[in-house]
Amino acid sequence: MSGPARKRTLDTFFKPTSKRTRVSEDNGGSSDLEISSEDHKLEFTHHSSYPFPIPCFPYSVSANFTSLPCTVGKAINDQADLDLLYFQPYIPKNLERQIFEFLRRELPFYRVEYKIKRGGVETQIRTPRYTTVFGLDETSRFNEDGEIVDAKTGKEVKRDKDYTRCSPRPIPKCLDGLRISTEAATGCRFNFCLVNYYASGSDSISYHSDDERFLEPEPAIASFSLGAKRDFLMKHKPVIPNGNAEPTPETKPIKLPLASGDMILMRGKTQGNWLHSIPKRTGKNAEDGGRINITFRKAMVKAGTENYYHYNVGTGPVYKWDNSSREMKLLTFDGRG
Ligand SMILES: O=C(O)CCC(=O)C(=O)O
Ligand SMILES: [Fe+2]
Repeated sequence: MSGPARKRTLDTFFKPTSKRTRVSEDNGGSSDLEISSEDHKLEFTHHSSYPFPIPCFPYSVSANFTSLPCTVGKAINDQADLDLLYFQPYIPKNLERQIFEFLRRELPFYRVEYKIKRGGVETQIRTPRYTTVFGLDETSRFNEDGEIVDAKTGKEVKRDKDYTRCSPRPIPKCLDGLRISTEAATGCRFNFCLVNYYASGSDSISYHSDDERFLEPEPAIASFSLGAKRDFLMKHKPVIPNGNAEPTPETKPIKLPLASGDMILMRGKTQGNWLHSIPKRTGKNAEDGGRINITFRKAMVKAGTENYYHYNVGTGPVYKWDNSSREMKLLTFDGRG
């Protein structure tokens, strides 16, 4: 379903019949202005790796990006190895709702399954949420034609040699605006954008840390919340007593009820020493209308690109939001779900 030949077919199907004028090209995803019969102006990001073109925000939304964040970030660093910057919120009321509904409606999502081997036993894991990912590690970039080239030399990178297991996707304009704003607000650089959609309280992410070996040593990760409020839990990793080293001071777990528009930057020693999770919600809290999480990260090497696509796009079918049934629908070849 996600092979390049298949995508081209879908892309062709989705190509609008309206008049198209090229207006800009950046970040490897070409951007066209499409004028519909009603003379509504819609811009899209196109790329051969996308299952369908991804629209840009209407001007009424994107014009607000220059005034973000709408509050000052508050440092939370009162415990050992903890370094957070909490924007409560980063995106103001109403704008967060428009962004949530737009991204849920317009992005391709996946329900990734993969195998893990523990103690010689292979287990099939089903990711308990919808995921999608865009970006390319520091060794490469997309040129203006959307091709992957070496970041230093600008020479074409051979996909069959260097990115054998994935088709990297440029960050579409609708997410790139937020990435640029986040870089300005935090002083950090990001080349990857991961998106989670938690359709209900049954979707979750278990305790983990994002200190993957393909990131920088003390990675900064910016994490946005949109839609339903969900608890973000953090706890210190178990401390292994080390003979003559100073004992780590006692720490207590943290619960942040992340609301729509909030952003939390995790930086410094946080990923190396703390775990985080979004637990399931049950009972009357389960049908919460859905939540989107966006994280921006910086992958340094090609293995990072391969890893992120493997776990967030995978090889399964594409899902797209269906506004009439108000749920994610499997996308079939004609795009009608
Ligand atoms: O949904 C969230 O707030 C957390 C997501 C997360 O931890 C991750 O994608 O690594
Ligand atoms: Fe995480």
